[in-house]
Amino acid sequence: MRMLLIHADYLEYEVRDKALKNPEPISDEQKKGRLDEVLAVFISVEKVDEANPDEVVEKAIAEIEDVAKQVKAERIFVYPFAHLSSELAKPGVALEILKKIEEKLREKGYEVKRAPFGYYKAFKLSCKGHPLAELSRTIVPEE
Ligand SMILES: Nc1ncnc2c1ncn2[C@@H]1O[C@H](COS(=O)(=O)NC(=O)[C@@H](N)CO)[C@@H](O)[C@H]1O
Repeated sequence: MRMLLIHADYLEYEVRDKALKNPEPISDEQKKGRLDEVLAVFISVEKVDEANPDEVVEKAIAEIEDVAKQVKAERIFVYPFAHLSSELAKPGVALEILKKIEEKLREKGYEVKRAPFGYYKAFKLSCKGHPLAELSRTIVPEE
C-alpha cells in the first residue's frame, strides 16, 4: 500500500464520470464532499496487500494516526488514488480495505470522510505547507 498524506486547509471533490465499469454505488449526497482542517490520505492499495488485508489495514491505521497526532488533525479524508503504484490490487479488495480504514479511524474518534471509489473526480486541495504537511508511507504485509 502507498499513501500520500497531505495536511490541508481543505479538500473538496466532485464526482465526474465512471472510471470503472462497476464503481461503488453512491448516493446523490456522496457526489460532492468537503472537509476543512483535514489530513487528506491518498491511498493506492497494491497487489501485495491482497495477501493479508487485515494486517495492512492495521498498519495503515497506525501510520495515519501517528501523522494525525503530529499535525493535530481531528478530521481525515480517505481518498482512493490509483496513481501511487503500478501494481494495483483488484478493485474489490481495494474497496474493502479502504472501507475498513474508514470505519476503524471513525471508531478511534476521528471525523472521517471517504471519497467514492471507481470514479473520476475533480478535487481541490489546499496544502498547509508546513514541514510535516506532505508525507508518504509505504506499507507491506509480513511475508
Ligand atoms: N488498487 C486501488 N487502489 C485505490 N483505488 C483504486 C484501486 N483500484 C481502483 N481504484 C479506484 O478506481 C478508479 C479507477 O481505477 S484505475 O485503476 O485507475 N482504473 C481505470 O482508470 C480504468 N478506467 C482503466 O483501467 C480509481 O480512480 C480509484 O477510485
